[in-house]
Amino acid sequence: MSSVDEFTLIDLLNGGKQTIAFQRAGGVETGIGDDAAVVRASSDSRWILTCDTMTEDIHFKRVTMRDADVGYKAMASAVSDIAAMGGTPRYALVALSMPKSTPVERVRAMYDGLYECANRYRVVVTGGDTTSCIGGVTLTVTVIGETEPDKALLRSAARLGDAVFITGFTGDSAAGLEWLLGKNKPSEEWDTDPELKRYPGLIRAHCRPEPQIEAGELLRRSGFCHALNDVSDGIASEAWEIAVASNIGIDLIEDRIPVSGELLDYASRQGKASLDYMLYGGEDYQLIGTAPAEHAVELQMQFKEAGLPLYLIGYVHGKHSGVRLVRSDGSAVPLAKRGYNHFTG
Ligand SMILES: Nc1ncnc2c1ncn2[C@@H]1O[C@H](COP(=O)(O)OP(=O)(O)OP(=O)(O)O)[C@@H](O)[C@H]1O
Ligand SMILES: Cc1ncc(C[n+]2csc(CCOP(=O)(O)O)c2C)c(N)n1
Ligand SMILES: [Mg+2]
Ligand SMILES: [Mg+2]
Ligand SMILES: [Mg+2]
Repeated sequence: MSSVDEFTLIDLLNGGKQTIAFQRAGGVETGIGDDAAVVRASSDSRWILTCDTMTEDIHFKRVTMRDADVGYKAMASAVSDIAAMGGTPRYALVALSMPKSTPVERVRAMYDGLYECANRYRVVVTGGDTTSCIGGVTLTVTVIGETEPDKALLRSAARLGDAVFITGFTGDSAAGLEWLLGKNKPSEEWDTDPELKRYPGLIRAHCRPEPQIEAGELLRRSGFCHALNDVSDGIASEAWEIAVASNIGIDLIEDRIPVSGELLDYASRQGKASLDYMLYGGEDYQLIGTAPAEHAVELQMQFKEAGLPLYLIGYVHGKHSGVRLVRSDGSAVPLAKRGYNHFTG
C-alpha cells in the first residue's frame, strides 16, 4: 500500500472494465468522485448518498476525544458530505465494530453523541450493523439526503470569473488535535485540567464539528453557487479537488482567509504559522466553493440575513493550473496538493 496514495487507490479500485456498463446505469446522475453520489428518486426528487468512517487511533484516541464526541463526529462528518452537495440530510445507517472487551458504557456514550448530532440535523437513524473486531472501535455512518433535480452542487462546476468563498474558520480542528495530543490527558480528566480549558474553541472544533447544512441549503436555494466541497482534508487539498474536477485554476488570497483568535494565539505560542493549520490541517467541515463574482456580494448579503458568515477568499482563473496562494506582497506561489492522506501520512 505504501506506493499508492488514497486518491489513486480509489481510482484504481473503481476504474476497471467491469464497472463501466452496469455500474454507470440505473439512474445515477453523479457517481464516484464527488462528496456524495446523486441518484434519481422520482421526477421531482434526488437522493444523495454518502458514507464516512472513523477508526480508533486514526481518527481519534482516548486522549483526543471523549466517547460521546466520537459518535457525534462520526455522524457530523458524514452529514457534512450532504452539506457539500447542497442537500438536506434525511436518514442514516450506522455500522459499529468494536473489540469484545469494549465496556457497554463506552458504546452507550458514543451513541448518545451520535443521536445528539442526528437530532440536531434532523437525521433519522434507520438501521446499521454491529460486529466484534480485533483492534479499536470503528464507526461507519451512511447518510441519505435529498435535493431537487439538477440542484446538487458539484466539485466540477467552477467557472472562469467565479469568486471563491468559505463558510468559516479552518485550522482550529488541527490545532485542537495537536494541543490535545501534546497534553496526552485521558479525555475523562479534561474537565479537571485547568490548562486544557485555555483553547475551548480549538477543542470544540476538533471534537464537535458543525456540518454546514444550513449554509449548503442556502447556497442551493440562492441559485448562485457553482462548485462546492467540504473541508475534510484541508483547504489546499479541497481547492485542488475543485480545480481538477472543474479544469480551472484557483488563486486564494492569504489575507482574506478567515482565522480564529484562538488559532492565532495557539500558533504564535508554538512558533508556527497559523496558515499551515488552515491549508493542510483538515477536519474543519466548512464549505469551500465558487459563485459568479458579480453575484458574490448578493450571496454574502443573503448569508448575513440568515445570520451566517461567508468569506470571499479568492477567484477562479483561466485554464487548469492548480491552486496558488497570493501573498500580502502580491506574489503568487503554487500550493502543493498536500493535506491529510490516509496512505501517505
Ligand atoms: N472504497 C471505496 N469504494 C468506492 N468508492 C469510494 C471508496 N472510497 C471512497 N470512494 C468514493 O470516492 C470519492 C472520494 O472519497 P473521499 O472519501 O475522498 O471523499 P470525502 O468523503 O468527501 O472526503 P473525506 O473522506 O476526506 O471526508 C467519493 O465519491 C467516495 O464515495
Ligand atoms: C489521533 C488522530 N490523529 C490524526 C488525526 C487527523 N486526521 C485523521 S483522519 C483526517 C482527515 C479526515 O478523515 P477522512 O479523510 O477519513 O474523512 C485527519 C486530519 C486525528 N483526527 N486523530
Ligand atoms: Mg467531502
Ligand atoms: Mg470519505
Ligand atoms: Mg479524507
